Amino acid sequence: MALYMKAAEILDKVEQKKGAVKTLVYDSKFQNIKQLFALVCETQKYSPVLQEIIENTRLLKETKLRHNLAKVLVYDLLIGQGIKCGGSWKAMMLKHRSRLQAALARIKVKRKVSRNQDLLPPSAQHNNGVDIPRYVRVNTLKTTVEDVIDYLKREGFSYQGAASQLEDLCSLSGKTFMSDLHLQDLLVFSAKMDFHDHYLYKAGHIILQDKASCLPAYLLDPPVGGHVIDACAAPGNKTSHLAAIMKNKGKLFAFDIDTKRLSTMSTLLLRAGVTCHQLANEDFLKVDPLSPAYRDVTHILLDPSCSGSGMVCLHDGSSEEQEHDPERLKALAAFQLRCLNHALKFPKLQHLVYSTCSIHPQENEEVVSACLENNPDFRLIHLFPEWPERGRDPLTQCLRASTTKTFTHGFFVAMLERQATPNSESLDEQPPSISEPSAGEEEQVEVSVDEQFQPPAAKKRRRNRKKPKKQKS
Ligand SMILES: C[S@@+](CC[C@H](N)C(=O)[O-])C[C@H]1O[C@@H](n2cnc3c(N)ncnc32)[C@H](O)[C@@H]1O
Repeated sequence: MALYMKAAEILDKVEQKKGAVKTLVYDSKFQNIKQLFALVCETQKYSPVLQEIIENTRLLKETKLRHNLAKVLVYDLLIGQGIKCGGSWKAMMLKHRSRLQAALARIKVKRKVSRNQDLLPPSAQHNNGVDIPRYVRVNTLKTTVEDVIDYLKREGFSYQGAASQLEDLCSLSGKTFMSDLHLQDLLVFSAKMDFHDHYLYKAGHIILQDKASCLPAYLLDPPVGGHVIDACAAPGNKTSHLAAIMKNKGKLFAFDIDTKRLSTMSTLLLRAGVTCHQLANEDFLKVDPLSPAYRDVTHILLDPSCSGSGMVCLHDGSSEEQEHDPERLKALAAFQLRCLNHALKFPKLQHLVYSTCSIHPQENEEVVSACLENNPDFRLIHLFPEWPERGRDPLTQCLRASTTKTFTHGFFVAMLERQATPNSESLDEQPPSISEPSAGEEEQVEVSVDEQFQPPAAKKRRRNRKKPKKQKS
């Protein structure tokens, strides 16, 4: 019931212009953020149809449900996963099910369509009618790809082997699934598959993460035992991915300025069995690159706040306006550039991955170009040659992702490499940093350790598929 109540509450707040969907969902502290986000977005997408069904069946009068609560329940009953909660609402909705189904059928006949998605207004079809597959990253800190495949097969899923071309990823239906074409720890399911209530998800064995969002950690590929920074880390999917690649060895410094998001992150990392991290509620721009604490940092992942314009289910009117507001884009780009310039000040940094879930060049190629002008010691690495979508000319070393070309959310990734090796002796002479945490400041640093976590007998992570080579530009 909590899911539907929260979703309705967020829809109420969006109508009252109290914030954008994404922010309200993250701020809700709901346990299944992604499940809540998907339900809110989908309900918004189908809102005109749901409204029509509710009016035609006089559902509010008959049930005394609040308007947005009725919408989310009708969405899940007729279009979504089916009502998941038990209790009185389920019984109430089931009582009205045949009337509601008949109302939906009448709307389809009137509009001469057979599929629910054809009822969507063109503005809601960001992904040109292509459903993005459900991507599931296997958390190799807790299990192996083979074990997850076997577990799912025992549950009646049918494994199709590895995809041989990108289009295969969109061919899945029902309980069929396959291994991804590019990322070995990623399994791919039909768009309709929902794992939020699945044991493997609840136990942290699988992470529900879009394929594009797996690229930054995968491409950064920090060494086992290395010192790594995740600069804008919450809610932490990329952090847990980095930890998995590092096999939980070394140091993973994760910063975020937002206390609430950080607390969600702490829970998620605990569930994922991440132990090599140090979580800090800090403004990354105020972290001292010359602090002895970070003297061995060689890899940084920078995934700063962005417009979110690549996320396909942002149908919150206010956020769409915000996404295209030139002033907002300018401010975001300036912030992103400051973060990038700051990150490149860490003296032993070798590789940095910059990513956004934005489709705007202002937040992507333009930020990277400006940064390279400011930092001639760094150059771009030509990423993943076989990846089908490249950064906008001339930054074709970078990657882009989209619903139509890569069957993912819209995304951008760049990787910078230091050209000259820093002189480590001169670093030793650095005076102690004034921003080394004092006793009081240390209290802000929260370190979460999953004491129950027992490392699995991990099998070779990249046994079958070779990692694509990075080519210097
Ligand atoms: C795109 S989200 C990061 C998503 C995260 N990398 C993941 O994969 O789960 C951007 C994050 O940057 C944080 N942020 C914004 N400004 C920041 C700053 N100055 N210092 C640290 N974090 C910041 C936001 O609170 C937000 O959580």
